Amino acid sequence: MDIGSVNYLPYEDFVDVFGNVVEKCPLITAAVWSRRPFSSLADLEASINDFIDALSESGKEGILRVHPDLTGRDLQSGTLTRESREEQVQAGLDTLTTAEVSRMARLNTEYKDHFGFPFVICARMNNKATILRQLEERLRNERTIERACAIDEVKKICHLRLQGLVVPETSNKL
Ligand SMILES: NC(=O)NC1=NC(=O)NC1=O
Repeated sequence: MDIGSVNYLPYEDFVDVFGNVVEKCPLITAAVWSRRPFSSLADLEASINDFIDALSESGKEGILRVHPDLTGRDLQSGTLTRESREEQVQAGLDTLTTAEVSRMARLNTEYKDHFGFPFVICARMNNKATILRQLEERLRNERTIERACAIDEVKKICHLRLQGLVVPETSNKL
């Protein structure tokens, strides 16, 4: 689908197609529908990012709180969204050793107890080694810094999900 077709979608179809570009946050998609027509894929992405940036601290933390843990119970129980499962598998998180699974679980719990939201990282731009390293390093961040870092990861996940849904414009300038 190209951006021209996107602009003609009624809001039901727009939310149906783009409702999970921010994990489990179709409200964001439903809200930015009002900002059409989008001049480009980048314009649509900027509208989503602007909506996120305008949220209060608790609003941003709400986005983080609906993210599934990496290799948490959702991956084991198969209750992840399709996008999330594909991303976690692509980063090799379905091939962790027992020791790695328990280390991730321990660090995820420590992180959530400390910040009150789960550790979020763009799995497709990482692998299990860098994810584990980031989890350990970011645990030491000051809260405001870490919230901003996690929201940046949400935007990276959204960017890649959008890339998979909308054909970027080919420059038709000769
Ligand atoms: N807690 C997370 O980081 N979750 C995720 N990262 C991704 O890239 N996809 C997810 O579902």
